[in-house]
Amino acid sequence: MDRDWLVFHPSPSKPAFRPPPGAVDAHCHVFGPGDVFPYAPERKYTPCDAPKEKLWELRDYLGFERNVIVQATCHGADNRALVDALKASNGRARGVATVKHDVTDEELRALDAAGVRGVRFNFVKRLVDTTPREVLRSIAERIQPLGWHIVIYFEAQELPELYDFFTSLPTTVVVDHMGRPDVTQPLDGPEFELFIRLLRENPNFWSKVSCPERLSKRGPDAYEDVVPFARRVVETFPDRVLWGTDWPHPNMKSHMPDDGKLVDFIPKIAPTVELQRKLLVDNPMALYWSR
Ligand SMILES: O=C(O)/C=C(\CC(=O)C(=O)O)C(=O)O
Repeated sequence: MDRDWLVFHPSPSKPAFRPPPGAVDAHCHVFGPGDVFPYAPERKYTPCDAPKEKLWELRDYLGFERNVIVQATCHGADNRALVDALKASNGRARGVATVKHDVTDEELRALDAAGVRGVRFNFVKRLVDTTPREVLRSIAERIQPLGWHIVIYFEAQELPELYDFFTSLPTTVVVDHMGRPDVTQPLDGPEFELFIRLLRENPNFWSKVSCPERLSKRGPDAYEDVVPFARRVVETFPDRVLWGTDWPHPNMKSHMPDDGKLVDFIPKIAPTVELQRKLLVDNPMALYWSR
């Protein structure tokens, strides 16, 4: 792994908040193990191994029942580690893959059979080289007939430039980590307003209200600066939000979050039992387990 890589928390605290029965951790990753599933040659980082068995352990410990595993860029478009985890999950994990435009129909069908329900388009420059939009559009058209959705990952300052491309996508679109807002800006300032508009004017858009540990400027003991942003999204679009741990927290440099504390963040952003059930059960089940 990279010399400055931070390994996931070895012994997270037991959260005080108990997720409702059937709760889904809808954003997490598996890495390797690298000697079985080698990392992609074009990767921008080399992580620690974070195998499926550790993810299942964490799921049970935190009180979740299911996972959505998102292909991370360190595995490129080689989805073998993801598929291996999905097949070993007894139906308790679904996946979001990365595919290239030359993926065959047979490959897509095999991914679908394994439990993949979407593809991820990553626009974060430190993570990937740019893929031309025509290529992304052709992938979108290929996966649409399968009923899959597209997960997009970008940083808030890129949204004005990407807005029209995003709204032209033909499927349900899920935004990672609320479009990574700068939480030092006002909640009703132009940057976050544009993101709210994206969801308000486009009913096919969903948002993950995840990653306070990446967005907070205050650090591990108080992700409070992220609360108003996440709460606004949850309360305004209660049927189109998802939550995830982001385990094993790739590329965290400031600190490694305690996963138990991340779970205790949930009632702050989804303050009622109904909002919690939608966020953790109804919404991810509708998007990932409808078949
Ligand atoms: O885990 C995340 O969602 C965020 C990542 C990693 C990532 O997206 C990737 O490697 O594909 C990040 O900000 O470094």
